[in-house]
Formats: sequence, structure tokens, C-alpha cells
Amino acid sequence: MKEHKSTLIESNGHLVDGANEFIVENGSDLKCKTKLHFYLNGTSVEINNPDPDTTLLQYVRSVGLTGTKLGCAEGGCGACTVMISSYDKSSDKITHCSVNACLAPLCSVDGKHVITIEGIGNVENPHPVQERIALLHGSQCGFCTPGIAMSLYSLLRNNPNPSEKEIEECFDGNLCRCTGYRPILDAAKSFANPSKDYETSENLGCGRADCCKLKNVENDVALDLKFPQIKFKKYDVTQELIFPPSLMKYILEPLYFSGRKSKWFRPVNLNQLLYLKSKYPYAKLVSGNTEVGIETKFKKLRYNVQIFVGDIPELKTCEFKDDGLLIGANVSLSKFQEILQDALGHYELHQTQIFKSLLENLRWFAGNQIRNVATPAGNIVTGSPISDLNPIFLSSKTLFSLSSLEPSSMVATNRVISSESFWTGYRQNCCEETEILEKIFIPCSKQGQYNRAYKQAKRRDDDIAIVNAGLSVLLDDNNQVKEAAFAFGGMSWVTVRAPESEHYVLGKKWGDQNVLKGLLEKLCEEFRMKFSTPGGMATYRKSLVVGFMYKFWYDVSKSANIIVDDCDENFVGIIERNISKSVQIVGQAEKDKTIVGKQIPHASAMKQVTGEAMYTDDIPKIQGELYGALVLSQKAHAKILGIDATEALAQPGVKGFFSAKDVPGSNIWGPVSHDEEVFASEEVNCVGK
Ligand SMILES: NC(=O)C1=CN([C@@H]2O[C@H](COP(=O)(O)OP(=O)(O)OC[C@H]3O[C@@H](n4cnc5c(N)ncnc54)[C@H](O)[C@@H]3O)[C@@H](O)[C@H]2O)C=CC1
Ligand SMILES: O=c1[nH]c(=O)c2nc[nH]c2[nH]1
Repeated sequence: MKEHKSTLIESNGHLVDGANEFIVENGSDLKCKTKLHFYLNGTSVEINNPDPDTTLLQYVRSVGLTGTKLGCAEGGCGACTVMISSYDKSSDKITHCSVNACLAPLCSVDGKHVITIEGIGNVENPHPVQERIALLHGSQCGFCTPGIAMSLYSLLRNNPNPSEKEIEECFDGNLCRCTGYRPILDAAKSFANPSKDYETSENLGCGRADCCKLKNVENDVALDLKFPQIKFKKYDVTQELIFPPSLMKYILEPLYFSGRKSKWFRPVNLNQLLYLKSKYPYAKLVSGNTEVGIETKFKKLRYNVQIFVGDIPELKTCEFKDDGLLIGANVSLSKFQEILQDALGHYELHQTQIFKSLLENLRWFAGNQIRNVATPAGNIVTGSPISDLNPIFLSSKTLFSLSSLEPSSMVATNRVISSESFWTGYRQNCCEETEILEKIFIPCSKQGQYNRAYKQAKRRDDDIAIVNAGLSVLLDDNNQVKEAAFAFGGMSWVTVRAPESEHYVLGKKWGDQNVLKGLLEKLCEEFRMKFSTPGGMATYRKSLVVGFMYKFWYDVSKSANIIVDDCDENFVGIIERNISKSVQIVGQAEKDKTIVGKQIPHASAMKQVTGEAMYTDDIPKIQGELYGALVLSQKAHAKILGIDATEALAQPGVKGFFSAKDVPGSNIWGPVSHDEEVFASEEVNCVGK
């Protein structure tokens, strides 16, 4: 990767390539559009100067599409899943992505087609996805159900013939806390092509002659066999909502919106971005918004100027160079996965170690909805100490290319910095205010190099790491260590290397058990973590570091054909979760009975799965509506000596305060025995009462 300089001023004195479109500061004279245009469930929508702080979820719910739910608000539960389709002119391809509407800025959907649960079907005419989830008991309280349906729908739009594995994986960003995944997966797998998961004929099916998994069985016939009591609609991909033809002619133009608290720029090429960043050095770049969205919502950070970088083609490029992969810093993580997968076929086997580590790691990076929008740049620049990607970048000496524009000379400059010197402190890096991360160069591994990534989180899918690692060694022909780079996340304020352990192992023989012992001891010395360390679990985190190295030792030994004593296969690789299997045994339907022995979907199922079911939060607001909040005990056990609400009542907008003495009738209630107070009267006996 070479550093370069270029000027944004042409010989005739004009700015090149559209940079001048942002020259006027207040927006009134800008050549950019101030109207947002997109499609929502097949209908064109235009909004003049939308507020940059509005999320897509707030918008769709505000126009009555309340099937999309607000759950965690941080991209973790999937209740807000919608599908966003976009058309790429250069490849003439339409892509469909499941996305968390709770984090997606409304302003980011310009030129795209947003489909919510209401857009795919309704109670009278449900989409097959909705119908099968409802009829196969895939909803109980139904709150997560629209999001689950939209994840499956998005998968089918990209891949109408998925395998069972692909179906299970499409739900890695959806949580359900009451129905249970068994009936959801049963319904979803009714869309699967089983032959994709079972490669040999011995594995085809459960042994029954009429097993639904037998090859050559037509999909709908198979369904009848598996669920004989239920008649489903056939899934016909040709009946899907089309991508609006007018959006295929859409011209990408710069946008400018000015809201109550912030301004939003959308440059459409790199020059425009560099120009804007030089003009507004303090501006926040927004890409997938999966980190910035958390900062503004939960950490209450304010960014008065936001520059959206999600529609800049130069930041989404990919080149297979002789010695590595050069990618635009803002490719989505899903696209990054595709690129890495292609790289495995493009390069020689020994060159692909780092690409494989990244692929392994991306499997466990959040859920699909996040990976469809989040970017490597977002992860690198955030510099979270438990970033999933940064340990691998650090262990592989990945290079970052930073670009900026010097405003007085209008010269664009670029410098290349190694990941080894990029992060400087807790969520800090060496980017200057006017710099942007443009490209990332991931080197090919060398002959004899081994790179692995490990992650331990509280659960495998959709969770942030407790500790993670990117480990690399280069062995010579005698298996002596020529180079070592051990990077760990979750062990300090930033992703860190273990220089003493790396130094210890240099020149030593991989596979020699004394070396392993010494290496593990060195790691323990190097990561002395105080019991009081932020994040806690000091002993556990240290043991994870040692455990990862132990695993790496055997993993590399196996790959390098080094015979080691005590090599337990369980130390190598990860424990794979097989495709889940389930069976529901339903009693024989009794002829003279209408209910007993029959699988009867509950009465709200179809309403829930179509988003038509109304929850409290979905009820339209009424004029003068008031809100209530509970005042809870902060003491575990205390006598209530008195309640003074004067200060609360003095707050603007507060209309009243109510306690036990205001309850009309009895203050005692309970589901079976009436032994609880509605409001505590004399004593509290737990925090939160
Ligand atoms: N909410 C969630 O559940 C999860 C969030 N994440 C977060 O997702 C992030 C991934 O990316 P995005 O959503 O795309 O990030 P983002 O749009 O939220 O931006 C994150 C940071 O990266 C900066 N940035 C983005 N592109 C840049 C560029 N080209 N040059 C310089 N700075 C740039 C932004 O200014 C911001 O400081 C990670 O940082 C990670 O922490 C990851 C997994 C789960
Ligand atoms: O690298 C990351 N991986 C994650 O899973 C995650 N969740 C929040 N922030 C995150 N960063």
C-alpha cells in the first residue's frame, strides 16, 4: 500500500469531482438535495429536511407501522428487524439486507426500499413466512415475532432455496424469550432444501419411507408429509414485492439536512468527504451507526455535524493484490465475509491463514442485522478494548491508509500506518481530526505462518467477548519460531500484544512441551491483572488467555504435522454446534372432539406474525396523554417513615403523585393469594419495591 498526494484543485482552478457542492456552509446555497427519497413497502416517500437524529424505527412507527418493535434499542434483540433493499448500478445487482431499524438513521435510507412486516402480508393474506410461523406455533407473546419473520423473509429474498444451516444462522440476531426456538425453527425449516445439508444418501432423512428429507420430494409434498394436519401456501418467489423500477434509475446525489440539534451531510464520493472533513474537523463520521447510535442514545453524546459515509463507492472497493487484500474501510461486515470467502479461492492455501481467522471471527460478530451495516472502519476507529477484529489486525500487522485534505492548499494526502501503532489509549487512535480511514490492507500469510482467532463470550452468538485473541507464529523448516505476534482483547484498555511472551518463544521449537510450559508461565506473568480491574473476572480472563494459547499450541502443532504428546483433539478448532433437531409429538386427533389431539394455533398468532397485534406501546397517542413512572425503593429493607413528593411535583409537566393512601378500595392484591401491596405503605422488603 503506497502513500500518495493529489490535489482537489484542477488546473482551471475548479474543485474536482463535486467537492464544491458543499462549499456554502449554511446549506441554503448547496447544490445538494435537501429532500430524502426512498420507498416504504412499495410506496414512494419524500421527506423535506428530515431530522438527522430520527431513527428508521421511530419513523416507521410514527406513520403507524407499529409491527416493527422497539426492544433493546441497541441492535441486540432483533425485534426491530426490517429489510432494506438497494440496487447497485455497477454490478446491476439488487441486495436485500435485514437491518436493525432501532439503530438505522432514517436519513441513511435515501434511494433504498424499506420493507417492514406490514409490507409482506396481513391477516387476510399472510406471506408464507408469516403463515407457517403462525400455524406451527412459532409465536407466544409475539413481541419478537415480526423481527423473526423479517429475518427469515430477508434470507429467502436473497436465497429462496436455503439449507437448514443457513436458516438457523439467519436468526443469530434475533432473541425470543418465551415461544422457544423449536417451533420457530420448525416453521422456518419448512423452507429448507434438505439435500443441501445432507450430502450423502445415507444421511438423507430419518429412515421413514415418507421422510420429508428424502431427495426428489417436491417441497410442498414434503411439507404435507411432515405436517400432515396443516395445509400451507406454497412459497413462490415470483410473487414477491419487486424493487421499485424508478429507484433503479436513482442518481446518487449529495444530501444535506439540518435538524433541531444536528446537521447531516451525505457526500457521494471521497473528494467530497475529504473536503467536508477538512471544513468540519469535529464532524462525526457515521457508517453503520451501530456504535455511534449507542453513543448518542445511551451515553448521551451529541454530534452536531454528522457525515454519512455509507454511500461512498471508494470506501467499498476490494482488490486482490499479490501480497494481500486491499479493501475499502467501509464495506459492510457481511460483504467483508463474502470477500474473505472469495479470497480463500483466489490465493494459495498457505496465504490464507489471516483471512480464515477473520472469517472465523466474523461468524461470532454480533448478528446478521448488525453485520449487514457495521463496517471494519467502525470497529477499528472505535477501538473498543474487546473489538473482535482488532486482535487479528494487530497479530497480522494489517495496514491502515488514512486520508485527509489540507484546506488551504486543497491537497489530499494519505499516510499508511501499521495496526501496531494505530491505537493509543482507551478508544483512542492516532487519526488526526481531518483524517478518515480509507483503506485496509490485510497481508497474505507466509509459508510456515499460522494465524488463529479465538473468542470467549457469555454465549456464542450475538454477544461481545470477555476475552478474544489473534495469535500468529511463523515457523521455519525445523519448526523453530521465526516471528510471533500474540494479540489479546479484553485484557487492557486497548487491544494489546504480549511482547515478553512473543520474545520468549522466538528461536524456540514449537511442539516442545517445555516451551509450552514456559510460554504459559510467561503469559501469566505478563498479564498480571488486579482483582479490582475494570470489568472484573481477573482470574477468569487470565485463564482465558492461557487457554487460548494452549489451544493455539495444539492447533498449530496439528496443522504443521508436529507430533506432540497429549494432543487431545478437543484442544483443536472449535466445538461446532450441529443443526438442531426436534420433534413434537401430538396426540391422535379424536374424531368426535374438536380440540383434543389437534394442533391449534392460538388466536392471536396470525395477528402477531403480521404485526397487526397491538401492544400497549403501539396504541396511538391521544391528545393530552400522560405518562406514569414508578418510584422504587433503593433500600433492601426499610420502614417508610414519610414520603415527600414536593420536589417531584415542582418539576415542569408533573401532574400528580400517588401512593398507597390514594388507592381506592384495597391496596392488597395477588394472583392467587391476595398478599401483596399495590404500593408499599409502611415497609419495603426489597430493592425495587
Ligand atoms: N450495537 C451492536 O450490537 C454492535 C455494535 N458493534 C460496533 O459496530 C461498530 C462497527 O461499525 P459501524 O456501525 O460502521 O460504525 P459507526 O458508524 O457506529 O462508527 C463507529 C466509529 O467509527 C468512525 N468511522 C466510521 N467510518 C470511518 C472512516 N471511514 N474513517 C474514520 N472514522 C470512521 C465513526 O466516526 C465512529 O467513531 C464497531 O465499532 C462496534 O463497536 C459491533 C457489534 C455489535
Ligand atoms: O467487535 C465487537 N464485537 C461485538 O460483538 C460487539 N458488540 C458491541 N460492540 C462490539 N464490538
